[in-house]
This record gives sequence, C-alpha cells and structure tokens, in this order.
Amino acid sequence: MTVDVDDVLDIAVGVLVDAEGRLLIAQRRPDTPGAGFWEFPGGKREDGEAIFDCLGRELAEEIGVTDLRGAPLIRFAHDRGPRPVRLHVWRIDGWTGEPGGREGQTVRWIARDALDEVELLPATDVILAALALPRRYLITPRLSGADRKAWFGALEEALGRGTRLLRLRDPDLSDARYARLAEVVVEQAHRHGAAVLLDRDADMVETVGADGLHWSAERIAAARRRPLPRERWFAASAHDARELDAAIAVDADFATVSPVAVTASHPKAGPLGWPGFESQRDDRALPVYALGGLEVADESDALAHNAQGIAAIRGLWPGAADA
Ligand SMILES: Nc1nc2c([nH]c(=O)n2[C@H]2C[C@H](O)[C@@H](COP(=O)(O)OP(=O)(O)OP(=O)(O)O)O2)c(=O)[nH]1
Repeated sequence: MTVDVDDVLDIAVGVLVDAEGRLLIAQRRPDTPGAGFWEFPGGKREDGEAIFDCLGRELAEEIGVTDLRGAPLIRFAHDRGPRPVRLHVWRIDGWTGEPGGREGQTVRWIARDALDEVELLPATDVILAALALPRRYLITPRLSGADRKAWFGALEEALGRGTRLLRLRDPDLSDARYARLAEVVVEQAHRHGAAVLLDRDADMVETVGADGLHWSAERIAAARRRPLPRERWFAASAHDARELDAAIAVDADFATVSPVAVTASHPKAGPLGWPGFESQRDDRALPVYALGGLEVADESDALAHNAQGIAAIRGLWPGAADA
C-alpha cells in the first residue's frame, strides 16, 4: 500500500557497491530512532534541496565520500520504521574518498549473502530486491508456431548478451508440454547464471528446478497468499495502481506495469506513457518493471520514472526487431 501521509519525510539513500559486489552498511547510533539497526547511509532532505544534492551532502557528512557515480535504484514510501518516509535510493558504483564512519557510527562492507547476519532497518528487503534484480527482464516469445532451432538460438544469444532474468511465456502450450520446455530452458539459462520464472502452478517450479513464478493480474487477483517461499521469486503482472496493490497484498517481490508504449502483442491496449506509468506505480514498496513496446534505448527513461528497468518480448529478443 502507499503511505497515506502528507508530511512524509524524503530521505536520500546511497548503496555503495564495491568491486567485489559487497555493500556498505552503517549502524544507527544509540541516540537515534531505530538505534542499533544497520542501514544504507543517507538522511533527510533539507527544504528546497534537490534529492541528489541531499545524497551528496549526507554521504560526504556521514561516510566522507564525494563525487558519486551511480544510477537511481528505487523510490518508495513506507511506514514500517520509526516514522513514515519516502526513500530515494541510488546504487553508487564509484566515488572519491575512503568510506568510514565520520559521525562516530560503525560502518562495514558486507557480502550480500551475509546480510541475514545483521539486523537491517525494516523495509530494507525492498532495496535488496531491487539490487538483486537486473535492469532488463526478458519475456520469451511463443515457441509454438516458431522455428524451434531459431528460437533456441535466439535464447542462447540473449543469454550470451547478459540476460539474467526471464519469464517463460507460452500460453498456447499445455502444462505437460510447457513443463518439458521449461526443463530445457532452465538448464540452458542456469548455465549462464540466469533465472527463469514460470507462469503455471507453483509446484512446477520445484519439478523443473525453476527460480520462481510470474503470474498474470487475473491470477494474482484470485490468489489468497504468496504461493512460494521467500527464496524464490514471485512476480506479478499489473496494469494499474489497483493491480499493483493486489500484487503487494499477496507479497509479490516485484511487478511489471504495462503497456507503457504501443505493443505488437497487445495492440488494442491504450498505452500509459511514462507519466502514466509513474503515476500508477507511484511510490509503492516493490520494484516495478516498465513493459509494453519498449526496447533497450528506453532504459534511461525507465530509470528516470522510477522503474526497475524494462521488460520486453520483442525489444529484448535477438532478431525480433528486424523480423
Ligand atoms: N539512511 C537510511 N534511512 C533509512 C533507511 N531505511 C529507512 O526506513 N530509513 C529511515 C530511518 C529514518 O527514519 C530516516 C532517516 O533519517 P535520519 O534520521 O537518519 O536522517 P538524518 O541523517 O538527516 O538524521 P539526523 O540525525 O540529522 O536527524 O529514514 C535506509 O536504508 N537508510
């Protein structure tokens, strides 16, 4: 749900990522709300301050780094902490200076797989999901009706080019045929370190060794609870704010919102455009991919409108754009 408070505080947060992929965390000092919990460095925006200037000021004051290089990761609101806040989170991959606790707080570098050893501020799970997810999310075109050899060749090329997350979509296939296809695709994707999400029943995830589910908005509306444990991805399709709230209600890790532009696969749906995408997505506490008629060149617009990145069939499938 969105946080329904007018005087919500705007907070700039920086996730410093080092060359080994470790994250910089800081422990909140004893005299502050949330004392003892670990957080990513950052702080409150001052009146009239641009949010990236706020990040620069806070990181210089708190950990002594300047000249930040990075990209927006996620903006979301929550009231799970000491007070309602809107976090503007950046991923920072470059900086000047040696990070250290300049205000007496303890800071440390931590590997992502060690994060469960420390007590993080509530809602840090949203930031971690955004960090773990790639900027591009491939939705596969139907195999039914396509040339099988060309389809698997294109998949191999997409994986070779760095695809790390894909949804296996083929509504025309029976469950049995879809499961057989999924087994092959999972094996191929895992060789490249990519994750595969299915859009069938939850038990198929275990059977074929997939990495999670991505369900349609209709299926999400009918679901009563999250069908998978937290170690698996659970994603939802949405087209508006109400469907995003339904995704949050069943504890989805992330969502897609479509259509942002005109699409070949759903030509009749009226596109949202970037302002429409951003207003439906709003500051909800989950990563949201922009979907529908998008391609790699749209990624910077996506990041500027609070998207995790772009999701696409044709726009990310080798050879599709010239087909
Ligand atoms: N820095 C930071 N704050 C977070 C995160 N998650 C989260 O809910 N918050 C909340 C906790 C606080 O209520 C608020 C940050 O406020 P703050 O008190 O640290 O801000 P500040 O540095 O300007 O504080 P102050 O000591 O000057 O009052 O945002 C996070 O990952 N990093």
